[in-house]
Amino acid sequence: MILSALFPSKRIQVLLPLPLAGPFDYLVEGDLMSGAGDLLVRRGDFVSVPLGSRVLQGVVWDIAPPETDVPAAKLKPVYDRLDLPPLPESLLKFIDWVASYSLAPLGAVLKMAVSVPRMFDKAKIKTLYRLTAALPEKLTEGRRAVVDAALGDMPMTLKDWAELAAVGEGVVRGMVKAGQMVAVEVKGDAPYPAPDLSLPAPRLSPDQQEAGDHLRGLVKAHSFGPVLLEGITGSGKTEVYFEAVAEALEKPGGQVLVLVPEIALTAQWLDRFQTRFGAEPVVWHSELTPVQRRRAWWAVAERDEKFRARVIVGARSALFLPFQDLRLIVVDEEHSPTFKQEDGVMYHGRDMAVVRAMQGQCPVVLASATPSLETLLNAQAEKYDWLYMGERHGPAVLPDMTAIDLRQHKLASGIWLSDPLRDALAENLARGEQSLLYLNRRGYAPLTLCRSCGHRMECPHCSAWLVEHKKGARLTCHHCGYNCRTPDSCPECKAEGAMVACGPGVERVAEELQDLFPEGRIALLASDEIASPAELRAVIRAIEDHEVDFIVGTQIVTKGYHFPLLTLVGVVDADLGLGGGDPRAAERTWQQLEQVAGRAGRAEHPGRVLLQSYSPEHPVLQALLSGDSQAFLEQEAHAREQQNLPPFGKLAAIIVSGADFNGVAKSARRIAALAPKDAGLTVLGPVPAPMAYLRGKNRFRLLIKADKAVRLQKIMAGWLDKCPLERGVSLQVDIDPYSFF
Ligand SMILES: Nc1ncnc2c1ncn2[C@@H]1O[C@H](COP(=O)(O)OP(=O)(O)OP(=O)(O)O)[C@@H](O)[C@H]1O
Ligand SMILES: [Zn+2]
Repeated sequence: MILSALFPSKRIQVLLPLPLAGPFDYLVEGDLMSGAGDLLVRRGDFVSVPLGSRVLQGVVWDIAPPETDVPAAKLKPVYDRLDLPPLPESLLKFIDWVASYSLAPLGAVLKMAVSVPRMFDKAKIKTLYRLTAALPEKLTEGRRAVVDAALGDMPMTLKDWAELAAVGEGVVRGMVKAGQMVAVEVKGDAPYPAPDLSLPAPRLSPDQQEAGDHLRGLVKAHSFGPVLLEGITGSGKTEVYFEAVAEALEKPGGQVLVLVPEIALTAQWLDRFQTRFGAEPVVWHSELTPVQRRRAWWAVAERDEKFRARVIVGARSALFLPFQDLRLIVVDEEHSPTFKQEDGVMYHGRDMAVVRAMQGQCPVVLASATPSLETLLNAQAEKYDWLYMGERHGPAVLPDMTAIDLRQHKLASGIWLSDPLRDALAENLARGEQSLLYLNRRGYAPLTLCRSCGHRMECPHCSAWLVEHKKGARLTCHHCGYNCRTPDSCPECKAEGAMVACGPGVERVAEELQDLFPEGRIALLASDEIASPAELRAVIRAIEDHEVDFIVGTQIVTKGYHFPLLTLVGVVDADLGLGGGDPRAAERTWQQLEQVAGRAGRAEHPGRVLLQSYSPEHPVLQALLSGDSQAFLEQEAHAREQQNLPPFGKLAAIIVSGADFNGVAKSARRIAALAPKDAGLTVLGPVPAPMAYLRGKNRFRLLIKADKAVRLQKIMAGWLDKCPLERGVSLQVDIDPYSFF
């Protein structure tokens, strides 16, 4: 008793960024307690704690946890509080929410918020040294070596000088004392330039103005509210939500998060932002260098309004940044499937953005020309505000859409562009306008087989064909990255020169196009063709500067680009993506085609779209051709309602995987057998997954369906807790799955 009064201590919980279900208990004592026995750590603080023989950094989760049966004497102490800004309460709540929604371990979700390499070592103010201009003629040998080691005028640490000159640090220090070197203070990370609100905004059309004013009002009110900003392609949605951004920035220190589907693809967006606000926003995505990430993280967390990062544009992972004063979230192209994270913690960035806005009590704008069914239904049910813009900006009108029926316009073998499409391309080239050919398939050919024995080139680690890439003459697995040289002879029957490429990818379409128009300048836009965001930016510039006549691209060209001279869009295979058992296949295909079509005729020249198809009567194509998507979307919604699929009912997938087939099968069957009865769940499966073998692992899937009122996560958590897995088998839960392979 006396001892604990002398050395006060308290039990707290610390969450570690590891795949653990919850926080661990630790004891706070010593320096981290005040003399009066008060804790000197708060919830959200970063601390270092021991775990086994390691020292780890974690986050204080609960400072007054309920007593557990672990006696205080058994607890390890918190070593230290780190000099980092604490995670804000809104982020802590968000982490909790995402974990319980996605059934992911709490620690794994925390990891998404704190796994910034080197973020713990905040860039400090450093003292560096440089030579003074006036040096005496006569120097000791050591000092002479230091002078000779200078790298131009670059200031360096004492240590670097000594190392470069191969002298002791004392020699350098001596020079400082003698005034031959001077100290310079160099700030670590510089703050980002602040947006400038005094720059002129474009004159908005009455429709745009009305939508913009509405958004401004919501930001001013600073309360939670989701809004669907629907507007046809080219209607100026970006300009409209920039109004909301401007309003949020009026508040000193107010922050804005803009989520975009693929951050590498935002070159034009960044330029527009710069024009409107005079500075680039802070960019956040997985390809930043550790130094860039650290700088961005600290700037977002900055408590001094003057130095705080104000606008962050990023991929879904930006939801986990430590915003201090979030005033607005925008999800651009909200229908995009790339917002769904498909591995690790499986969550949908758009849905979680709405949750994040709720926790931060701010409006969230979901912008799209082709909103997802989920969002549309929420707007129809008046859960979301609904703004609509039905006209293109300026004189532009929506392009003409025509189907090319490939049953009539037959393609010769090895040819992918029909005569009407070829004619249209030729006319457009002659007119000096740009054309875009769209095919959502990377590489040269999706399948290589042996003409002699029929052997197909498959990935040794996945149930998937290898895709031929002409560049480097390689066959590549698009699932695991495995690749090998394109063989000259069949690996099976050894027949020489019998391997043939089947079907087209963008490379092959570009090849055909180049044969047709040897003078035509072609840009190939596919994720594996473009090495870096800078390279992409260069290609986009080249297109804008009319150094390109033809663009051949995959779905990355469907995203928001604006090329005034682009007047013809040819869809090489409009049927692609319609097959398969994916309940969203039709919706997704419609969205992609509507988006790619929307690239045509965005300025004064009218545009047209040609869709090559073997089944132009398909409802998706009819919706596009008629320009009436209403009926199609109603039909889609109806079909989903009939089958009780999201958003009408709930759906979850369980994926069981492991190297040992029997272990996987046994575990999967056990899960099904232990499913709770009378809980309102329908369990389908287990069955071997369509992708039965992926990255060397066997995979089984189960699908769980339930009515909306069923508390799916709670029931599943209890159920899966009781299912032991065979050794080496792992389990993944995907709430509201978007992919089914
Ligand atoms: N009020 C305006 N004044 C000047 N230019 C405008 C205005 N509104 C839109 N624009 C221009 O029109 C073009 C289309 O606008 P924007 O890209 O915002 O459309 P969008 O609705 O986002 O289209 P998409 O859904 O196809 O991406 C852009 O070049 C934009 O700068
Ligand atoms: Zn593979």
